[in-house]
Amino acid sequence: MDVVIVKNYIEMSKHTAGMVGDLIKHQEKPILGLATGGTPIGMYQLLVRQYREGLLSFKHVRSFNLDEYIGLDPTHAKSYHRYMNEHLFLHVDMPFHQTYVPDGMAKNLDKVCRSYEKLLKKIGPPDLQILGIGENGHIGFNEPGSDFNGHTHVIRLADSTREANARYFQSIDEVPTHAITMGIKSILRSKKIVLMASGEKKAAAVKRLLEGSPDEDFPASALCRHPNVTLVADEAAFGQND
Ligand SMILES: N[C@@H]1[C@@H](O)[C@H](O)[C@@H](COP(=O)(O)O)O[C@@H]1O
Repeated sequence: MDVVIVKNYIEMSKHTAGMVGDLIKHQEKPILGLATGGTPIGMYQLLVRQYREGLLSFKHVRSFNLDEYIGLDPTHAKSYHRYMNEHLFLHVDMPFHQTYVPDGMAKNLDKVCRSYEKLLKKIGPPDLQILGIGENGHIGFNEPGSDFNGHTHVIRLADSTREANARYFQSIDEVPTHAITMGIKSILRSKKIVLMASGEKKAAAVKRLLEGSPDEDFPASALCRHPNVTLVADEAAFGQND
């Protein structure tokens, strides 16, 4: 795993936006794997800025999002559909039909998972997968104990994840209990993976990731099995706080 240590959140955002921008500029029909959460917001802002400045076009980009909460309508303020619209899709020239986010409102969720996996195989895999990391080591919403051979599936969110994500909702009671997530195997099919981490809350997870060998109790450790992973962490996430 390549490790890039940067000063702070802004530098992490710049570095990863640079990697995404390079791919978009140099590849004819790039496929991106996209993440949500607080971590990639700055990166999306920089990509939108580059688009506005005429430096980047998303016309030929296709994207797959990692996950979506079950039971949140795409217009719900905290759904990942809405997040993606607000932070990227509505601000760039990426045709909406080229963006894929799992449907957490579907009646038949198993069918949604199967179709998403099929689509990923047909169109994908992503040339570049962006990942954040949960404090408990989750990637996407693959919680501790998730099968490293897992495909897109429904998952019950760990209490620790619901507690951590409660900061984005009015209260923990509003945080959905379940989500659809690309599985670890689906994620590992990506050609290149960039894991972003910022802030001291992520330091323990980053430390374990760098020390560890693959262990299903710590989902991010599956990344050790991928030949092309770059961790972009700021000093706080790397445990270098002064
Ligand atoms: N499902 C998302 C992940 O894709 C994200 O990487 C992680 C960290 O979130 P944050 O960046 O807000 O710390 O948890 C969320 O629950």
